[in-house]
Amino acid sequence: MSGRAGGHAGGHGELANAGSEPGGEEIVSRVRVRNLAVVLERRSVLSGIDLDVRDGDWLAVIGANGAGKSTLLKAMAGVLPCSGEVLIDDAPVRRLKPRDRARLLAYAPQSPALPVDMTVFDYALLGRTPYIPYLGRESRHDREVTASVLDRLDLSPFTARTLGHLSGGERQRVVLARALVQQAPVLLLDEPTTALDLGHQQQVLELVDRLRLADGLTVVTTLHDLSLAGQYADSMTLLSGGRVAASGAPAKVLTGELIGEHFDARVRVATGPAGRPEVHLERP
Ligand SMILES: Nc1ncnc2c1ncn2[C@@H]1O[C@H](COP(=O)(O)OP(=O)(O)OP(=O)(O)O)[C@@H](O)[C@H]1O
Repeated sequence: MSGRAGGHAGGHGELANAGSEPGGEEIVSRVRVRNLAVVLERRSVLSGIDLDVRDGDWLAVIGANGAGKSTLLKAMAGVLPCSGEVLIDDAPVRRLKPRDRARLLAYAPQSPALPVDMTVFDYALLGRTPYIPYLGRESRHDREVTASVLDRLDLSPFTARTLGHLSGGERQRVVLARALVQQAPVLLLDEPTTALDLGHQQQVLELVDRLRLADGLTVVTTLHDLSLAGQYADSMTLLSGGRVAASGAPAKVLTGELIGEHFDARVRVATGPAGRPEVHLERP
């Protein structure tokens, strides 16, 4: 994929808030969440969430079913009302106009409602909306970026197919394609691999990682597969009951004790290549 469109999203530097906060790691954080809380149907679903994601890092949000992972990503994406702050560089996400927000962050929901009669190409092309002038048409560059992302996700044979005629895994890749076509410097992916076979899981995560390294993307994903999370993430946040139960390097968060306590599972944690933790289920 070529560099980001429009030159707005310069990756490192251009929008960075270096020096804007006195001292500490916040200086290099691209995404900051402060005291975030979400109430749904009068029930507190998230509270007191603080997160920092450094520029170019990959944060994996993990936790048991119902812990609040998807809710956190929605709140970070600005599509769910919340209290507290979500800042990208120094910009509060909630106060950005949708077009400006879409140039700064791309969000791929877990299972969005899809327009079944729309073609794969036209749906992915929607990711270019923030770059298309009002009342204007997409440019050749917009179509080239879209075709390139579809190709990298093995979706070229499906470009003319309507979304209603895709398998679950193909649909999931199309949703990811739309987010990547957006070429935003911050990528929020909710369970990007659940419907994918092993090969496509690897393809998708490797592609995201390559884009992260090449273009300096900052990535936040929820992931149920803890070993995969441990292999790709620079840091992890474990949610439990809508609060942060642990956060830090994968080896610090993926311990038998924390997993036993918060997932009610018996596991063995081994040390894999590059010292990254691998989580194996053990029969009780
Ligand atoms: N619209 C809603 N109204 C009320 N409660 C909701 C709503 N959406 C989610 N919840 C509740 O909020 C909690 C967190 O849900 P969320 O989808 O964020 O969990 P999750 O960690 O992503 O779970 P999973 O691993 O099962 O996808 C759950 O208890 C869920 O039932």
